[in-house]
This record gives sequence, structure tokens and C-alpha cells, in this order.
Amino acid sequence: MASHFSWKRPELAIDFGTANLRVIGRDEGIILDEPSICCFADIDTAPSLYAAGIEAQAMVDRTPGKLQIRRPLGRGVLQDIDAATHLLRYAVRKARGRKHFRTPHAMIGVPADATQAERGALMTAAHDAGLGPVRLVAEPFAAAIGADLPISAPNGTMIVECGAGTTEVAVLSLGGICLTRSVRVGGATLDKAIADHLHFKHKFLAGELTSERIKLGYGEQRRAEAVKDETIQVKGRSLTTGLPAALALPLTELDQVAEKHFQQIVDAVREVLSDTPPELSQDIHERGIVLTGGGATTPLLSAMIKADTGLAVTVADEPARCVARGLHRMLLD
Ligand SMILES: Nc1ncnc2c1ncn2[C@@H]1O[C@H](COP(=O)(O)OP(=O)(O)OP(=O)(O)O)[C@@H](O)[C@H]1O
Repeated sequence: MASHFSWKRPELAIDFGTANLRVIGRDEGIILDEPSICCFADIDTAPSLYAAGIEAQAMVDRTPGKLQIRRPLGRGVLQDIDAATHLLRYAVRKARGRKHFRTPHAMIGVPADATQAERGALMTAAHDAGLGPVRLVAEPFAAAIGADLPISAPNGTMIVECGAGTTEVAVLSLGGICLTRSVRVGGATLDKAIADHLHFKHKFLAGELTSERIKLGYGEQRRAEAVKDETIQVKGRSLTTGLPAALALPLTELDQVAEKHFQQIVDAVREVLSDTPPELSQDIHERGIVLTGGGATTPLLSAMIKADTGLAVTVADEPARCVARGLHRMLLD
């Protein structure tokens, strides 16, 4: 039987990430999944939204002077309230269609350690975008639900949510977060580390999208059973000649870049483990660690956590969608 208070239940949930924004409907599940990017026009006079989401993604590193790409989130938290408001308005309208006029009650995912100021800024952006009462939900909590972890049981579960701008390590038990730690590193900072490596070691300039493609290709080749090629072909601009150029980048160089980057995540896991009370520690020892988030599938990350902690490490199904799946289940509760 429907509760008398069911009208108060949020009807929409939003996984508002540094790289991707997902809108989830109570009845529909994930309705929209697009990059968290806006492109503004008339930036010197009266900036107005020119494109958002998928359309804006195609414009990254290709805009003329009159247009400007803006990312609402940086390293997991809101950095541009105006862009966030525009993107949320765009996403909610696109997801629901124009036929809905009522202000939707919503849940939005935030990093577990977001400050009051960051939470306040997100609430302001959501309100200005036309969302109704908003409840904020800790992302590792939603990710654990989306990964089917038994978080309500009186047992400790450890999750590492590997996003684009932030990686959150959390221990959950009895339906709540017992410990958490975030590091402001993720898929996007690895892209930047790859671009910096190309710049300094090879005097080669690659754009943001190219660096991400290199990372994805690297992960794919490292996951492959039989390695086909020990290099990745990269296109960009040579800083030596100033001309468009191609480069065969050895996978071993990418191993080194990724290893240095992932070490910060491994250190965070170790710190959380060393602060975990013994009973919960014992549970984690038995159950291992579960990785979620878009960055979870790179084999080197699992291998490094496993080697450092001696614990079993598994990657959740469709890891990038765990937060969205968890939010959906919370909408249905
Ligand atoms: N197969 C893959 N291998 C490695 N990285 C991947 C893969 N697929 C996606 N990614 C990376 O995952 C990141 C996006 O993950 P996700 O959608 O979980 O992040 P987000 O929620 O936007 O970020 P955050 O939670 O930090 O705000 C991107 O950096 C993307 O390049």
C-alpha cells in the first residue's frame, strides 16, 4: 500500500559527477547519461548556454575564441555554480521532457567528505535549476547499494569508488558509513598525468580527449589476454616541429605513469584499513574490497591494492553505473 507520505519521496535522482551526469527516474531507471560539460557563447558580454552534455563534449579543445567550455565540477566538487545550474536545468528538462511543470523532489549524490560550503553551493545550483526539495546522498553509500553489497548487515564492507575527479574509500556497516577518506585523484587526473608525460618526455602535445582515449586504450590492452601491441598510437602536435605528428607510446611508460597515480589511492586504502576497528577489519579480511566507478576497471589498480593489502579485490558489475543504480534503488525504497 502506498504511504500517505509517498508524495514526499523524491521522484528523480542525479549522479552529478566530475565527468558524467546521470539522471535517474523512479519508474524509468537511468534516463540520461551525458558528460558534465557546458559550452557558453558571448563570454565577454552576456554568457549564454550554447551547448551542454554530449554536444558540448564534442567541442572540447576545438572551440573558437567566442565560445568557452566550462565544467561545473572539478575534483569531485562544485567549482562553477552557474555552469552547474545550466547543466542541471538542461539535464532535467531533457530527461523528463517539457511536459512536466511540477518542481521535482530530488536526491543528488555528493562526495562523503563534501564540506558544508560545497553542499550549500550544490543546493543553490539545484534550486536555481528548478529542482524542488533536494536530499544529498553520500556517493560511496549509493555505490555500495548499486554494487549489491550487504550494507545493512552488521558486517564491515569496504568500497573504493573510483570517479573522474575523486576517489573515495569507505567502510560501511549497519546501513551507514563508518569511515571514509577521499583523495582528489581519479580518471581525469590520470588523463592529465598522461598529457604531462607526453609533454615533458616526448615534447608532444595531446588534448584532453586524446589523453582519455590513450588511457582507455591502455586499460583495454592491459586487460587483453594476449597483448597485440606493446605500444599505443597517439596523434597530436610535436612541440619540436610545431606540426601535427604521431607517436608510438610504449605501454610500459603508461604503466609507470599509472602506477605513480594509483599509489595515492593505495595509500588512502591503507590509511582507512589502519583506522578500522578490529571487528570490521576482520569482516573486510574475509570479504575483500570492492571497486566501483568508471576508473575501477584498470587492471593495475586492482593489482596494486591487492599487492599492498593482501586482500581480495573485485570490480563491481558495470562499475561506472553503481552510484546511479544505488540511487535508483533508494528512490524505490
Ligand atoms: N574502461 C575504463 N577504463 C579506465 N577508465 C575509465 C573506463 N571507463 C571510464 N573511465 C574513466 O572513468 C571516469 C568517469 O567515471 P565516473 O563516471 O564514475 O566519474 P564521475 O562520477 O563523473 O566522477 P566523480 O565521482 O569523481 O565526480 C573518467 O575519467 C573515464 O575516463
